[in-house]
Amino acid sequence: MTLDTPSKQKARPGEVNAVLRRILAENGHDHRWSYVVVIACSLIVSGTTAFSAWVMAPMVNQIFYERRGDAIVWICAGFMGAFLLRGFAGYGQAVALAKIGNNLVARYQKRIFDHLMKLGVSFFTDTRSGRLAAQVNENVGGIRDLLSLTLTSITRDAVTLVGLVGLMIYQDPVLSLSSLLIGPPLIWAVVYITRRVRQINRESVLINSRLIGAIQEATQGIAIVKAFTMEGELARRIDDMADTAEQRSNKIARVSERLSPISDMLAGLAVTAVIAYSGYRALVLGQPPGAVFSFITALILAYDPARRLARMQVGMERALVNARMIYELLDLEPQQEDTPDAVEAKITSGEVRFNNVSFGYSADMPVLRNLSFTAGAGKVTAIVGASGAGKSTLVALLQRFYDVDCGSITVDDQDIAKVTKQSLRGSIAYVSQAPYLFEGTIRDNIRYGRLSATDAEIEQAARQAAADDFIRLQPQGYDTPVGENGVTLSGGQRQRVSIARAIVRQAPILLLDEATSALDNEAEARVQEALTHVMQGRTTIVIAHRLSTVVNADHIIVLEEGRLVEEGTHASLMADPHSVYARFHRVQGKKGLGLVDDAKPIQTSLPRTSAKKAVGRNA
Ligand SMILES: Nc1ncnc2c1ncn2[C@@H]1O[C@H](COP(=O)(O)OP(=O)(O)OP(=O)(O)O)[C@@H](O)[C@H]1O
Repeated sequence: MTLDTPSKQKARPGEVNAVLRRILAENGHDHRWSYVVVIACSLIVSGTTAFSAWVMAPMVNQIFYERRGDAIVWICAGFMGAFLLRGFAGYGQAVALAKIGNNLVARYQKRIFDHLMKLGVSFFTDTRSGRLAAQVNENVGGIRDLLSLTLTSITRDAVTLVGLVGLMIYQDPVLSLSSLLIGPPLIWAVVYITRRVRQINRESVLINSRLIGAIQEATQGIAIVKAFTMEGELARRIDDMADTAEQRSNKIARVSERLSPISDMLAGLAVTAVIAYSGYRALVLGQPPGAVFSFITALILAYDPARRLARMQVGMERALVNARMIYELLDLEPQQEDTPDAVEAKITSGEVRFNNVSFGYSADMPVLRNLSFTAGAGKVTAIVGASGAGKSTLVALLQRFYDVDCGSITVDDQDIAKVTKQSLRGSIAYVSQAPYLFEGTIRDNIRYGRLSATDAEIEQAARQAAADDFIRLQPQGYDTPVGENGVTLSGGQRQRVSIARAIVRQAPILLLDEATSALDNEAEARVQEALTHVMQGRTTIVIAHRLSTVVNADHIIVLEEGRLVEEGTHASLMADPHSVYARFHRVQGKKGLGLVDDAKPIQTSLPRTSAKKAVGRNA
């Protein structure tokens, strides 16, 4: 499931109510006092609006018709008081609504982040991060709008409208009936327009998030963009997306704004009819004009809330699309959930066993096939294999980023599917090929290995990872903020920080994806030294790219197209000159051993024995 899929699904009748009920059920309780303020203020706004229309009747009759001077004082005081009260109530209502809205945004942002953290790795491989962030941003606003639109329109506009219509009926039932005739065509127009807008809204959200995501990706990969002079091509793509987004927005505006001329025309008709009929009654039948003035004022004042209520339907459609997309995300079931009877893993020595494991990212593309091996406790097991052989997949399965299709993986004889993920991963330290550094200081980044680590432990780990020297040379030492993904550090420095993070974790199992990036010899040697240190006494599974790692490993696993084809030590595998390993060693090994120091990468060294299909992201 990805969020990028355009959905033709239409809102079911009553869905607005269902979504609203869910938002209120999930958040309403905590905002109840704010709702009370909003409702009280809205009632005041409505009451004072109806009062200002009602007061037109005594004003015209008593001041202008009966010429009573004493009426001026109370009518003016009443007007002034009503407007003052309305001003303060409007302010209170707006602030309370904003408070609820802002709190909702913050709540959903937190909820979504918590939920994202629970989703399986596969969700993130299927969903582009930039788009996801843009969608979340746009859609969370939708939830706020849905609630504030409803609250504002129902409490203020609907109540105001009811007050004004009540006044109109009180002043003149016949005129009221004729002016209310515009209701049915207005409702028809609203229904027609909301249906049209609904179809375009989701597309618009998707296009906008694609656009923002593309801009984000282009800026993240700016070095490659510039190196390959891709600026023009990317700008062309962004232009296309921006044009499409503009067209969609224009279409939404064209459709939703149709409501304005329709409602203006209908209101014009109603007011014209009322003026003509009431003029006739005043001139021909000699009726006092007060009630008619009051009626017309109420009618004119009713126009705005009525129009807003009609427009609210259109606005709610958009907000509903946003809210639905948020709930689609929140309702995604986390994968690799702990089983109900999952227990805490008790991992001491950290012996890892793969028992006949088969796995594929999709049913028709097996990646690992009947894989069985043991990574001995406290020993170094090196995995070698051509690109796409399944090395990273094996490491991902051990961390339970995915569940195996067949077979089992055990750590200290405990099936990893039956223990809590938290306790399993807490026993594993992972150093990836491309170390990721997070927003924060160098110290923070090392501490992510174990949040309870003291400053002394962090510095000790950095020393063991040969990172202490360069960290102290940074402008603020350990407290130097790292740039986005550590851009202010060199590749080797980033690796050593991530090794320090792994050391601080004090985990019995170490998973290591050796870097293939070319580091200079000195940096390479320092990273190597740090790794040697971190491997000591731990069960280490290393995706080996350096010959020195392979040669010195206690056990070597040779993978070919997801199958274990050979295993043993360097010496035992080399004993058979026809082994895949020996062939690899002959073809590429000499280069590594003879021409450069033996710490050089051997990423593509294992010859492929058969043509492979495209290997996706690894191709
Ligand atoms: N998230 C994914 N979704 C679908 N297929 C994937 C995914 N990750 C990897 N694959 C496929 O699984 C196969 C094994 O990939 P894997 O990354 O495990 O290989 P590898 O041996 O680590 O390669 P490399 O040394 O190049 O990193 C490849 O064919 C790859 O295309």
